[in-house]
Formats: sequence, structure tokens, C-alpha cells
Amino acid sequence: MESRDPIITIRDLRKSFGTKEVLKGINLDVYEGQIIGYIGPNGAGKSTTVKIMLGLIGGYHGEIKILGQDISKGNVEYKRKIGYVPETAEIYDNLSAREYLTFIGELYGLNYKKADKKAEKLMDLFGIGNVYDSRISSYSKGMKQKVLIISSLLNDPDVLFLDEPLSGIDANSVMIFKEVLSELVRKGKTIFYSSHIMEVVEKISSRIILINNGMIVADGSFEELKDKSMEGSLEAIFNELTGFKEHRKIAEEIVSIVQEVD
Ligand SMILES: Nc1ncnc2c1ncn2[C@@H]1O[C@H](COP(=O)(O)OP(=O)(O)OP(=O)(O)O)[C@@H](O)[C@H]1O
Repeated sequence: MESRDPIITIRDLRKSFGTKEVLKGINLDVYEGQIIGYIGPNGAGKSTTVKIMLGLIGGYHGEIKILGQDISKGNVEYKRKIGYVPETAEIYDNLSAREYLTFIGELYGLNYKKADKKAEKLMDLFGIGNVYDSRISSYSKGMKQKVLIISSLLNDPDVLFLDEPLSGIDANSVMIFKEVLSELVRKGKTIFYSSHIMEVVEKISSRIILINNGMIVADGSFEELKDKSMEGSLEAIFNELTGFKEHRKIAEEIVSIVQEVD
């Protein structure tokens, strides 16, 4: 058992959209220094969980504490200590990265000069320093994603929420980013990482949580999940625990429909 206080506590979290119950009682304690790999099929409720923790979705049942604060109590101070890379973002396309990142930095309470210096250095290190003053609308998908990653790190957050952060990011930058996450964890940060890229989740997570149909169906290190399921890869464990065995049959049906003429 852990003796420290958890960084995130979720108790009996339930959420419905209309009559559809999307989260059906999530219970979770996340401790400092953990990288949680939060995985599950499309529509399982991963983004919903993350958005509730960030205060972006309300109207839930249950209790959530982040850094000791019950987030429903209206004290948004905890948000200064968290960073977030959303799955899809409304990034202000007409702004340059300098304008966007200094704006975000100032929202987090950094002064302009500090935010500007930090953002410029990070842009350089992510290999996009040359476009710091270009409009974000002219960036490629991966370049935009890097700006989002940088914006989530500007305030040196204690807790980082990442929702499919690597989409569009090239292999070299993925290597850097994975190292950055390990280094941040060594410095005592906590990371909540939601993704479909099983190889990455398998490698970086200290603890993997699999949700299916709004419920946690597995919770443990990769080694523990492997021992329980007898499967060798996280992908295979994922298939087994979500009851999915039909990929070949479905693929064949898709191709036969694609090839239908009249
Ligand atoms: N604002 C909303 N209104 C109605 N239904 C919603 C809303 N947001 C999410 N849902 C539904 O909640 C369920 C869970 O969605 P969520 O985005 O949390 O899934 P996810 O696990 O993140 O999926 P993915 O892997 O596709 O990103 C889905 O059935 C989705 O249609």
C-alpha cells in the first residue's frame, strides 16, 4: 500500500450523456511519479474522464480530488499546476506560435518575457524554432501538435494530462517526447496518458488502466497484466480483455463490401 497521499483520487465516477451512461463507476488513486497509461476502445469513456478531471465537462456523479482539492468546489487553483494536451484542439490558427504561446503562458501567470523565452527555446528543441513567428495555420499537423505539447509544459505542471499527444508526430520527435516524459517523472511529476498507440503505452507506463464500456477492467503494470492474461503484447491483452477476436473476419467483410459492384 502507498503511504503518500494520492495526486488524483476518483471515487465512483459516473457520467451520462442523455440516457447513455458513459462512465459507470470509475475508482482510481494515482500517485506521484506514476505514468498512467489510460487505454480502451473508441467510445469507452477515456476523453470524458480526462475532460471531467480538467473541469471541461460537469454534471457528473462521484468525487474527484486533484492535488488534494475536490474539483467540484469551484476552486480552480489546481489548474495552474496541471498541463493538458487535448485530443483535438481549437488552436488559434491566425496567431503565430509566439503570439499563441505567450498568451497561454500569461494565462498561467508567467510574465510575457519569461513565456516568450521559454516557448522559443522549446520550439527550437522540438525542431520548429524557424516557424516561431509564422501563423499556426501554415503548420503541418505534427507541427501544430508540437505547439500544443509546448503549451502544456510552459507552466512546469505537476500533473500532465495527455490525450493522444503523439498524433502526427514524427519518429525522432516521438523519441524525444518519450524521454521528456521519463525525465519529468524522475523529477516527481505525474502523467495521465491516454492513447491508442499500444507500443508506446506499453513502454512508458508504470501502470496501465484499461476501460471498457465505462468501467475499469484491468489495472496494473504491463508485467502484471501480462502475467494475468498469458498474452505477450499489450495489443493482445487489449484484444483479449475487450473480448475482441474477429479482426480478420471483419477485415474480410470490409474488403468484400469495398469490392462490390452493384
Ligand atoms: N458531449 C457529448 N454528448 C453526447 N455524447 C458524448 C459527448 N461526449 C462524448 N460522448 C459519448 O460518450 C462516449 C465516450 O466518449 P469518449 O470521447 O470519452 O470516448 P473515448 O474513450 O475517448 O474514445 P476515443 O478512443 O474514440 O477517443 C461515446 O459514446 C461518445 O459518443
